[in-house]
Amino acid sequence: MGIISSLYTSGRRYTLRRCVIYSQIRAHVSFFELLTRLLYSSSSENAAGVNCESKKQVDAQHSTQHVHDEAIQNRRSNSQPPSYAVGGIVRVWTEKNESRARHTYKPISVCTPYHPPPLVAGAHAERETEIERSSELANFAVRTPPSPCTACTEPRHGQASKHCCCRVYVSNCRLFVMSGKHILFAFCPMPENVEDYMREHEEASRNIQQYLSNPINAYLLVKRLTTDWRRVEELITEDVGKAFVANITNSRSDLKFPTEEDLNGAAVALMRLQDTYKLETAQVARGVLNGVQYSTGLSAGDCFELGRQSYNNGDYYHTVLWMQEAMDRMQEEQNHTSVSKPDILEYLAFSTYMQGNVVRALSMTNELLDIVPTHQRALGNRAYYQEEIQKKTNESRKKRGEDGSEDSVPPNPSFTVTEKRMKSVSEMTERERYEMLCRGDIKMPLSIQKELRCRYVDRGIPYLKIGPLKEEEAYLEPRIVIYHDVIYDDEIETIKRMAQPRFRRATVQNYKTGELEIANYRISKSAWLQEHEHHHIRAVSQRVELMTSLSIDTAEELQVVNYGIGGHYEPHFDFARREEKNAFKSLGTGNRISTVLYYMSDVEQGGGTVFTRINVSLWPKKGTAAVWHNLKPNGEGDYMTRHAACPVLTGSKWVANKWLHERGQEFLRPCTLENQSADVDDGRY
Ligand SMILES: O=C(O)CCC(=O)C(=O)O
Ligand SMILES: [Fe+2]
Repeated sequence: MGIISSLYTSGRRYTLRRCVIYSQIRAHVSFFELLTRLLYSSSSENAAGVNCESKKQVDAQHSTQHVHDEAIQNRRSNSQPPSYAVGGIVRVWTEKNESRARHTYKPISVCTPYHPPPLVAGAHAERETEIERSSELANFAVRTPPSPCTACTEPRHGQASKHCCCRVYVSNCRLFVMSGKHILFAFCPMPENVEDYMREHEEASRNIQQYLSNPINAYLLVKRLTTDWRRVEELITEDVGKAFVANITNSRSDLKFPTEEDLNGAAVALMRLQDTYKLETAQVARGVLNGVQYSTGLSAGDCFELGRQSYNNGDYYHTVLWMQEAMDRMQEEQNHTSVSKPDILEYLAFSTYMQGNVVRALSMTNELLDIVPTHQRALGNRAYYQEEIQKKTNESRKKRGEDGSEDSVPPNPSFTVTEKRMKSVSEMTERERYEMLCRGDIKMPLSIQKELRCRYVDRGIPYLKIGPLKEEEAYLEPRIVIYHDVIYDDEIETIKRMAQPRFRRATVQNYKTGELEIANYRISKSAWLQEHEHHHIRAVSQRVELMTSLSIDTAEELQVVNYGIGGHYEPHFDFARREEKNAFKSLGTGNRISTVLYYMSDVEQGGGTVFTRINVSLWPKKGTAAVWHNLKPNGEGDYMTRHAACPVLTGSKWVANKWLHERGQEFLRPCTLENQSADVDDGRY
C-alpha cells in the first residue's frame, strides 16, 4: 500500500511537472507570437526596452557579484555579521499581486549594491501609497524617490542607466533579503501555471503597446523569451514525453494499471446503477445522480465510449441510450468534440435495428450516408434494412390476405412498445423487486409495520444490564433485527486498517464443486480477520454472542467487505442448500445457522441490504448490525431470508459478516422436529 501510494504520488508529481512544462511551452509560444508582433510594430521606446534587457543582464550579473562581494566584505570588516532583513510583500500593483498569489518565487540576480533602487518603477510611481509601510523594506521603498523608467538608456535622477533596468527587476519581486539598504536577494515570481501565463497573454493581446509600456511587462516578455525559454528548451530536449512514459512503464510492475476489461467492468457498473436506480442518461452524463451534482459531466467522447462498451457486451439497449447522449453532447460541444456524427450514427443505427426498430435504423443509416455517401458498411446495412422492411411488409400483406382484412392499415414494422398494466409487487420478477427495494420503492405494509417494536434488551445478562442492546425489529417472520451502537468507531478503524492490505476480490462458492470463485453477481473486496489478531476483533466477535445468544466457537472468522461504487451482491442465501453438498464440508461445523452483519459505514446513496422474498430494505448505518437466522429450528434453510446487497450509487460501503454455524448451538437453540420458526418470544434475539 505504502509503495503504491508513494508511486501514485510520484506519478502525480511527474504529471504536474509535465503540465507545467507544457503550459510553459504553450505560454512561451503565445509570447513568442506576441514578440513577433512587437518586433514588427513596436515603437522605438519598446525596442529600447528590449535592448535594455540584454544590457541589464550583463549589468545585473555585474551587480550580483558586487552585492555578493559586499556582503562578504561586510562580514569581514564588521565583527558582527550583517543584519539581513527579509522584506515583505510590496504591493505596488495590488490587483496583480493578488492574482499572482500562487506564483512560486525564484531567486534572481540582485540589483545595484550602491544605490538603493526605487521599488516603484515607471508609470506606477503614483501608486506609491500602496506600498506596505510596515516592513523595513517598505520604508526603504517609500523613501526612494519615484522614478519613471520608460527607457533605460535615459539616466534619471542622476543614477546610472544600468540601475534603471534593475528597478524593473526589483519592483516585480515579492521577497527581498536585505543588508542595510542593499538588496542581497530578490525573489521574483515565476508563473508556473498556464492560467497565469494565459491571463498575461490575454492582457497583453488586448493592447500590445499599452502592455509593453509597462516596464515590468516588457521585462517579463523578454525574460520569458530568454531565460525561461532556455529552460523550456532544456526541458524539451530532455525529451519529457519519453521520460514520462518511462516513469509510467517502471511503475507498471508495482502498480496494476486498468485494462480494457476494467474499463468494460466500469461501464457495466455504470449501466447497472443506471438501471437499478432508474437514472436518466442525460442526468448521469451531467454528473447528477439522483438530483445531486457529484462531478463534472461526461463529454460526447465519454458517452460514446460508454455506448461502445455496451455495444461490445451485446447490450443494445444501453448502446442506444449512450450513443443518443453522445449525439446530443456532440451538438453542444460543436467545434471541440472528439467524436464524429457518422461514427455515432453507425452504432446507433445498428443497435436500434437490434432492438427491433428497423425503420428507424434505416433512417439513421440514410442520415449517415448523406454525410459519408461512400460508407461501405452503411451501404450494405441500408440494403439489408430495406430488404427487411420489404420482407415484413410482404409478410403482413400475406397475413391480411389470409384473414381477409386487406383494407386495414398496414402495421408499422418498427419496434412498438405495448403499454403494460402496472404489475403488483407479487407479480414482479425477483429482479424487479430487488431493484425496487434498492430504490426504496417498496414500502412495508402498515399491517406488518405496526407489529414491529424497538426495545432495550438485557436477557438477564449482568453485562447487558449495565449496557443493554438497543434492538429494533425489522421483520418478524423470519425475524430480522437491527442492533444499534454495537460496533464502535475505534473498532471500525482497526478493522478497516487491518483488512485493507488483505483485500481480494470477493468470491462465491460454486454450488457444484464447493470451490470459491469470483462472479459478477458479487462485486466487492473482502478479507478475513481472526480474533487473536487484535482485541478489537475479539470484542466485535464476542459481541455477536450477546446479540444472538449463540456460541461463536464454530463461527467463521470475521469477513470484512468493502463495496465501491457499483459494488453489489445479487440475491442469494447465506446458508448452503441441500444440493450444495460440498459447501462448508471442510469446516465440519454444519450449515450457517445465523448471520450477523455489522455496518461499518453509512452509504451516501444506494448500498441497502434487501430481502427480496419478504420485501424488506435495510439501510446501512454505521455502528449498527443486522441479525437473522438462516436456518429454521429444524435445521432446514429458511428461504425467506434470501437477500442482496444493492449496488452502491455514491460513497463506499463497509460491512463485516460473522457467520455462525450449527455445531455448538445444540443446547442454545435446540432443534424442533417441525418445520417451524423459533418462538419469537423465546428470550433470544
Ligand atoms: O452487504 C450487504 O448488505 C449484505 C452482504 C451479504 O449478504 C453477504 O455478504 O452475504
Ligand atoms: Fe448474504
